[in-house]
Amino acid sequence: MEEDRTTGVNTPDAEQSPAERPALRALLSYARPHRGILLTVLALTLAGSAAGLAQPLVIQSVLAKLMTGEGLREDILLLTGLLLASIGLTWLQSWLSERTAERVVLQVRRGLIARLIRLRTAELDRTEPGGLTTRVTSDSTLVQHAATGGLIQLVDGSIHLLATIVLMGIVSLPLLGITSAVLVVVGIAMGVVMPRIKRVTTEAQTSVGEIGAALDRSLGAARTVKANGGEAKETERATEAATRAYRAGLKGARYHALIAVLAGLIVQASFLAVIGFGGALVAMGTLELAALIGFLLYLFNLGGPVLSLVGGTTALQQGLGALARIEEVRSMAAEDDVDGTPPAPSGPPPAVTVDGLTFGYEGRTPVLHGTSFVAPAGKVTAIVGPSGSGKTTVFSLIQRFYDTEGGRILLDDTDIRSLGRAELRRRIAYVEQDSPMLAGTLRENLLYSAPDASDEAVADVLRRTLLDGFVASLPDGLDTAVGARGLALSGGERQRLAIARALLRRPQVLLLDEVTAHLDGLSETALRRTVEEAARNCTVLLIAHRLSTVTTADRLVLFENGRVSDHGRHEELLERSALYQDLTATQLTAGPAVATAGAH
Ligand SMILES: Nc1ncnc2c1ncn2[C@@H]1O[C@H](COP(=O)(O)OP(=O)(O)OP(=O)(O)O)[C@@H](O)[C@H]1O
Repeated sequence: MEEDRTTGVNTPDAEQSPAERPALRALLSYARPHRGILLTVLALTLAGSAAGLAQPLVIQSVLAKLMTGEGLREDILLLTGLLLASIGLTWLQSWLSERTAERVVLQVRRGLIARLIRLRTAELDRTEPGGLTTRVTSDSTLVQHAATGGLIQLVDGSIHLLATIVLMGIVSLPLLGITSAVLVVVGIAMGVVMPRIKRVTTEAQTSVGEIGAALDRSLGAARTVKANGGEAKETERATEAATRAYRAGLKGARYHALIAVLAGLIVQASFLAVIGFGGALVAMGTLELAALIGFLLYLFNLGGPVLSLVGGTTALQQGLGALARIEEVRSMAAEDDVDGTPPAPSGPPPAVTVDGLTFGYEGRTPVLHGTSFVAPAGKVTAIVGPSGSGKTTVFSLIQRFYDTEGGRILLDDTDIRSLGRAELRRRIAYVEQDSPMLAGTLRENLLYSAPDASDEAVADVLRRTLLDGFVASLPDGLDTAVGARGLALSGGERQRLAIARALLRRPQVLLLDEVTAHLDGLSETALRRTVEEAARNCTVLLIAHRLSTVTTADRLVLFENGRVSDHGRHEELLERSALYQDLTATQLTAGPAVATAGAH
């Protein structure tokens, strides 16, 4: 077990990349840290059960004394004491057990959250976020009771059942023989039903995950869905998953009902058999009436342990089903070298050397084929090239969102693989193509990775990104909410805010992916100047679709089908590269609308 560095919580193997573990072992690993308290709960449960079990013996003695006319004072006191002890112990064990269950679920959730947030980009590419989040929300709840209450119920039920059977044997062996025959038949039937509960639980939880994934897809692209009249299609998609969850739930309900009937049957059938057979023995004079009554009381007591066993096994099967899904996440590859601390103070800007990169996304044809170029320190290097030529992919590799297959990337002379991902990313600021924001306020977004930035620094960066007037016009200023994914902002405001956020970090390397696509001419010119200014303190790489951006860049790198086909200044490329001439004539335009359309 490891101490999670960001949450400070013990999560079993949270930072490792465990191979898939058998669900039962995983369940025990969640229960293990709480073994002390669980053993206490078990001891309390057993003591409570013993207090309950002793009652029929005392009652039997009371009945016998009533017949002989002996004094009852001691027995009544003992009976009252047993009753009070039984109530007190039940309360205490129930509270401790529930509290531990809550702790287990917190532990499961913390481990899962820490892992999900650090999942490698390639894992995130092939999974749907909605399906992943249900592992944290609903699956973990099922583990909660399996790891604590379920295990305790099982142990308690077994011991209680065994003790009841022994005591029944002491009272009357023939009657116990009758009861055991019923127990065996019903026990076999339960053994058949129980494993099926685990299967339907997994089915139901998978479908719940699919509902989450379907809703995530629809709500994440709500405007596209509305604009394309996709409401019915999206509703159907999520409803189908809900219906599958319903069907699996129904199957589960059928099994639960069957189990409840079987549990009841044990007591009912044994009761009838014991009354018939025991009545005959009393009539024959081979069994005392008090013994028959005592035995019947134990028989009624049998309901408790049987229900405990049934409840415990059901919770365990459900928990194991859910755990199998949770273990899937724990076996996905995560980035284990990120610590989430804010960037350290900036150092001198490094030259970025991309040297012979080869790379392909999983299951796709290779994107980069020996890409090489140098972005000089403290200069603006613009990358241009047709759509899909691998420009954004190079940015992803510079930040180690993916690892290269061949070649290397250097910051000055340091191979980025020798820096941890955290250290590498601390040196870099990245503004993505669509500048997504995190739900929250403008301030939170701005200070996201520079929490200690001073008010003056914030005011300065707002001025430089032409956001000062916009922020001043808002009644709540920087405390205005940006909406989910920043949709309450215009595309241009989002882009300027993303640039402001990046500049506040004072990075050594600034990666800008098409960040002026949504800006009008005036804002674009101002932002370009801001970026040029920033280049005095950092190395800027920008993917450009605007002629105005590339003409002023210190250096241009021309991408073609995952290779660098040329580099130099605008005028040089214009003179010698047919592809560049073509690009300037078609894609690299002056107007934002055409630039955006041409880019994508
Ligand atoms: N996560 C991904 N998984 C699989 N394939 C991807 C992924 N991201 C990009 N690709 C593919 O890799 C190729 C290069 O994409 P990339 O985004 O690097 O191109 P680009 O030059 O930046 O294009 P654009 O100018 O249109 O943004 C494309 O064919 C794209 O479909």
